[in-house]
Amino acid sequence: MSNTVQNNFQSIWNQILNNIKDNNIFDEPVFHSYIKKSLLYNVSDDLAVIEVPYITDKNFFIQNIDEFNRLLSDAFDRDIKSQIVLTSEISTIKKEEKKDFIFEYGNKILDQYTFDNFIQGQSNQQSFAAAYGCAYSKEKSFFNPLFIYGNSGLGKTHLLHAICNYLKDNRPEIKYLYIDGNDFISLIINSLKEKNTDELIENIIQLDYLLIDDIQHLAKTNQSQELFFNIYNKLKSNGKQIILTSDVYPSELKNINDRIISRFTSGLSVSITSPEFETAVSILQKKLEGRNKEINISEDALYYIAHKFNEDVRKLEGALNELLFKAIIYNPPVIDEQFTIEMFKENPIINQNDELTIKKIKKEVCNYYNITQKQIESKSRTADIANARHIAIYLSRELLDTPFKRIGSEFGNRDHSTIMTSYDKISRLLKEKKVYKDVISDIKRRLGLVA
Ligand SMILES: Nc1ncnc2c1ncn2[C@@H]1O[C@H](COP(=O)(O)OP(=O)(O)OP(=O)(O)O)[C@@H](O)[C@H]1O
Repeated sequence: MSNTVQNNFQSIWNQILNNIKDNNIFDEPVFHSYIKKSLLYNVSDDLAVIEVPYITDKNFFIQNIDEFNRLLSDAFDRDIKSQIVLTSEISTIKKEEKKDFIFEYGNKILDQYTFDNFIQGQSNQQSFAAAYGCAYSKEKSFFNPLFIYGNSGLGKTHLLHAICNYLKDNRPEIKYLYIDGNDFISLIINSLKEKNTDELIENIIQLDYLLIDDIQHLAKTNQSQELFFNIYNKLKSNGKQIILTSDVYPSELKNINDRIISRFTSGLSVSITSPEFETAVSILQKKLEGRNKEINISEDALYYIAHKFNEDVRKLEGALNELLFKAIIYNPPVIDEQFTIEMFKENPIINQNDELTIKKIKKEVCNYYNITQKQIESKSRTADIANARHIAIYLSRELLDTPFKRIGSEFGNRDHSTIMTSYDKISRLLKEKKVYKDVISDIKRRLGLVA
């Protein structure tokens, strides 16, 4: 309980004490002997905890409990019952409260984010399997840590909540904490302020699962990184499961200590990328499940949205909601492709999608190779990433005739000779290996350039 909350209770209690004194509710000597030294320790819902120093005071309060219940109920304007505790008993209550203080910051789990509601496709299959495996496996340290990375709105939070919902329903004995990266920092900063970091560590290492969403926020403070490092090592060496998400691959995290990053890469890192067309359609169908009586929407309309808004699932859901809302206003007999096109005519996302750009090429190549935008622009020389980068560079030149210098600035500020080398490399491989021809055709098809 915070000091501010406790001060508020005490000021209400002081008013009650004044009331007792001013209105002679109890005789003056009785007030001085038994009541004056009491404190209001806590009030939650319908229970007030009154703290008294001596057993004689406690007995007095118990004998007159109805009167105190009445005074408290009047003051809080609701029915309140009181519990009388000795000061010596308060430390036990405090210990129990402290056990749970980490949960004030986390475990705000949404019931609807489950594994059942999560649509799988090539773009998220690995992440789904790893998340499910972590929830399901009773083996200690299944993949430890599990690190899920990908752009915003692709289902990372959904998977972490799904793990917690699974644990809650199937393994109730498991203690877990799901916490957003920013809240985790607040928890750490508060513990540093209140000088109870030992207790914080003590509490967290009691957990079986620690799930931190958007761990990239850790970059904000060095102190948090120190403490996190400490907690991480303790959990890991005790075989506790750690699951983290971020918008980038661990080694691309900025302003995070190298020794932390190297630990992140020591488990399993899996990516989530934009849903491919079929997955996007399935997600839309899932969102409409059970509503086919009230909503008459054609497959073509869903295909149109899936094609135009599949950059991230949040946008996809947003587009569907917008369309359904417009259908309420205009009330068409059926929400078909024509109606949908008309409703999104002015939408900037669609207009942006219609025109071929380097950004769009990068996005399709990333989806094809299951890597993130940050990876394709990064300095990484990992074979898959470098190959994807060469192909995206080749297509940017070939399809848009973009100057090499300009392409360089779109790919992590590389100089024009590096870009020329990439372009030449793919031009040569296209002549030598059929597989490159197939890859380029596939990506062009995804870009809507060939039938
Ligand atoms: N494969 C999927 N199946 C069903 N719903 C999904 C899927 N992927 C994402 N969603 C939905 O998309 C929305 C955004 O997902 P979520 O919040 O998990 O994204 P995120 O990757 O955590 O984004 P951010 O990094 O911005 O926090 C949620 O409503 C989620 O339920």
